Formats: sequence, C-alpha cells, structure tokens
Amino acid sequence: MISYIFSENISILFAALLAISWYAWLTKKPSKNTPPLPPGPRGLPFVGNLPFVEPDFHRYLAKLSNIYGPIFKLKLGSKISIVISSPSLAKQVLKDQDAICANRDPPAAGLALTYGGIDIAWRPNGPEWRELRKVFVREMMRYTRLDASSALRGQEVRGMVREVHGKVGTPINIGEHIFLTLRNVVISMLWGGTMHGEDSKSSIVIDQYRQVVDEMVELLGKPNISDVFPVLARFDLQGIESKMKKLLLWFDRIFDSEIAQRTKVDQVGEENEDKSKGSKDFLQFLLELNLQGDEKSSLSIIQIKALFMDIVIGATDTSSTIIEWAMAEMLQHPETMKKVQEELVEVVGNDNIVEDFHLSNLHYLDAVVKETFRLHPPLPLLVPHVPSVSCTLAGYTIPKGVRIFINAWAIQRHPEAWEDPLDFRPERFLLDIGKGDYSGNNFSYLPFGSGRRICVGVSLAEKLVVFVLASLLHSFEWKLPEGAKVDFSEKCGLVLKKTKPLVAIPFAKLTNLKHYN
Ligand code: HEM
Repeated sequence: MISYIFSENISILFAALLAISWYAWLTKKPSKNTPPLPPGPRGLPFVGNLPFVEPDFHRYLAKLSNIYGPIFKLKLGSKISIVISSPSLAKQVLKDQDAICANRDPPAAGLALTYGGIDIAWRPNGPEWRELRKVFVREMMRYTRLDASSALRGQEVRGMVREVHGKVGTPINIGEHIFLTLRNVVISMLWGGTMHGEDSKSSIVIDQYRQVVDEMVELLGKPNISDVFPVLARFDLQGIESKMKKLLLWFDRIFDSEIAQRTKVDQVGEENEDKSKGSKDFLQFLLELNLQGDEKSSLSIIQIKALFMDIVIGATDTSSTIIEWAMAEMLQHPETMKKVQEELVEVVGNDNIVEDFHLSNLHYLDAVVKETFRLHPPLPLLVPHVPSVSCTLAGYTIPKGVRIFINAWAIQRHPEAWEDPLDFRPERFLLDIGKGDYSGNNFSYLPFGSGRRICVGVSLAEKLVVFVLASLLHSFEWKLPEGAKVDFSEKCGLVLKKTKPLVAIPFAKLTNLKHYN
C-alpha cells in the first residue's frame, strides 16, 4: 500500500527526503531514567516502517503483535504509532489513563472534511469538545428524542421493503438498498424530509450522495504523506486535502440550502406544529441553540454543519456496512437466519410489520448483530487515541502526541477472550449478556470504542441496525443466486467493508400484500 504511494509520484519520495532534518530533530534520545519505548520492528532511516506496511492494515498489525506482543511501536514516516492488541492494555488506555489518552491527531483529510476539525470526532480533548459531546449525547441522542423520530425511521424502512418487494425473484445488491434507506433516515432526522431541490432529479442526487460519502470515507482511510510527514502537509502532495474540500462543498451547498430554507420559514412564523410540540428535527434544535446566544452551549452555523458531517459519515457508512456483513453471515449460516425469522414470527407476527417497540424483544437477532460486530467491527482500529502528555503503559514510555491504535478487530478475535473466536456463533451472547455490552465496559468487545471518546451514536446505531435487519428478514426469504458463494474478503480503509457487494435474491414472505405497500 505504502510502496504504491511512493511509486504513484516520484516527487513524493523526493519530498519525503526533505523531511530528514525534521526527522532528526524529532528523534531525540530519551534520558536514562525514562522507561524505554515499546518494542517493534526495525525500520529504515527516515521512512521508518512505511515501506513494509501491508494493505490490510488491521491484519498486518495483528501479525506484528504475534511477534512483538500486545504493545508495540511502529514508525510511520516521522511519526510513532503505538499498537495495542490485548483487552487488559486496551483497558489501561481507554479507562485507567482515559483522561490522558483522549486526545486526537486529526488526519489532513479529517480536518478538510470537518471545517478544520471543529466537529466532535477531531476536536482536541478540552472544554469545547466536552460541551459539544454533551449537547449531542444528552439532547440529540437521548431516548425520548430518538423515540420521537421513530415514525420517520419507520417510514423510510417501509419504503425499503416496498422497493425490495418490487424486485422479488431477482438478484439485488443488498448494500445499495440499505445505504439508500439509511441515507433517507439520516436526512429525515437532520432536517425532517428530502433535500430541497431534489425532486426534479432525485436519482442523480441519490447516486451522487452515495458516491460522495464513499469517496469521503475512502479518502479518510487513504494513507497520506501529509499525515506521516506533517512538515509536508502544506504541499498536499497526493491532493487528498483538496479532493476532500471539493467533496465537502457538495454537502456544504445542501446544508446551506436547508438552513436558509428553515430560517426563512421560521421568520415568517410558519413553524411546523410538530416542532412546537417537541419532536424537533436536529436542525431545528441546533438552530434554536444558535439563537439562544448562550456562550457555553450556543453553536455557530459552521459548527452545526460540522456536526452534520459527523452524523452523515457516522450513521450511514458504518451502519450500512455492518448490516451488509450481518446479511452475509446469515446467508452463509441459513440455520441462524431461520432462527431469526422464527423469532420475528413470534415477536412481530406474520400479519404485522416490524415497529420500533418490537426491537427490544428480538433477543436472538440482537445476538446475531453483536456477533457480527465482533467479527467485522466497522472501525477495526477505532479512531486513534492520542496522549496529551507522556505517560507509561505496561512499563513503556508512551510519548505525548503519538497515535495509539487499539486493534479492536484483533482483540475481538483473541483466543484468550473468546472461545472458538473465528466461529460465527451468536449464541455466545445469549449465554453471557454482559459480553456484548456496547458501552465499552468489556475490553474484549469494543465495536464502539470505550471511555470519553466512545461513539456518540451508539443508541441510534443500535436501533437502526436491528430495525433494518428485522424488516428485511421479516418481509423476505433470502437466497444466494444459483452457484454463488458469499465472499468474505475485506476492504480495509477507515471502515472495514466487504470487498465485493453482497448480491442475493429476495422472495416475498408475508401473505398479506398490504404490508408491502
Ligand atoms: C454501526 C454504527 C457505528 C459504529 C460501529 C461506530 C463506531 C465508532 C467508533 C469505534 C468510534 C471511535 C471510538 C473511540 O475513539 O474510542 C466512533 C466515534 C464516533 N462516532 Fe460512531 N459508530 C457508529 C455509528 C455512529 C452514528 C450513528 C453516529 C452519529 C449519529 C456516530 C458518530 C460518532 C462520532 C461523532 C464519533 C467521535 C466521538 C469522539 O471523538 O468524541 N457514530 N464511532
């Protein structure tokens, strides 16, 4: 992967050499009393281990941890990274030393995506980040607000069932339907409807939305010279930053148009009755905060847009990826799919549709989702944590500012933490409910991270994933096309996706056709 970058442009290699002096300055010898840095593979001068990095980064790191142990260092360009691959060390970073290790080192692409890193994901650990998180978690993700938007989610999911029903008996790309549904759910929750100006050319906008989000996520996961040699960042040698800025512009125009539309409506006093009753969409809620002018919790328009980017990226790509993996696992294990469908008949019934209130009773489906998160965590390395001061971990020095990768993918397959770790066995979560706790208290199970930086969208993600899967499996039987096999190869980037899209054939399952309309 990295060697590919260098061959991409000879000038990049030349530019990397310019970093020599910078590198030499950075690599000062530690004093005799400080504990050593963790062990790790020897690298080359200046570029460190960059030329040896393999394309599947999470698997490469897991392989190295078999040689160097559960904590090791890797030099990527001028930057040191620390890799953690055991539950007990993950606990030290994410709990015992959480206050120190909750900083970020935003990649150039991340900064470009979020108006300079003023969102939640890339903001440094400090009072402004805490306040933003508090507003998001307490106000936007609280259960009552999520319950209030359940009708919107239901509407979009039923739209998906209708669409799929139109294609029964033919092979469909499941991921495309899931992505489209989540995109509609997210937009409904953000500003309560379609995108303005969309109607006349909706299919173009829909196609572009997916393309833009896919490209954004790809750029976020792409190795970037600017991130490993920050001194070269200003040259944006691979053009990643400028590409991301162009993509952001696509969303920025939509955000501006929605905000302008809403402000206009509010000014002429046409406030939607529902909004005054409290079931406000996120935009309404954030604009009211903006108007409040309260120094502590007030948000500027640009901060609102940065938050929207967090939601767009956080809610669509990760959630659609895990749903696709879950469908892949169930097509590979038809006995599991059968059990889920039996549970759906018992809880929902054959003459009903899946509703929000059924979800908490779907225990077996919940276990299937948990097992899918274990084997296919959408963010296999979480988002790197960064210590704001130097600290000691397992007897090693962890310098301030290094990136700490928690290899959740490896931890969730660790033979000491999981029996038959490579088997897909949802039952393990039925027997031990605490094992599948999403709140980050079990350090051998971290699909949403843990500690201060734990994902802010856990409650929404949980609802969305179970709801979409329940609806797909309640309304349809699924079969692979004749002779086809499920392909489990992974495409590693920021989000761990399937390399090949999942194609399967839906068959109508419900006898009452009104449920498809
Ligand atoms: C299947 C769905 C999802 C998965 C697997 C997931 C996973 C994660 C993980 C692993 C992290 C990093 C935690 C860490 O650094 O320790 C994270 C952070 C984050 N997620 Fe999610 N996420 C999902 C859905 C969502 C949704 C629906 C939203 C928004 C509504 C969201 C917004 C965020 C934000 C803003 C952060 C940054 C938190 C911070 O740095 O303080 N995510 N997510």
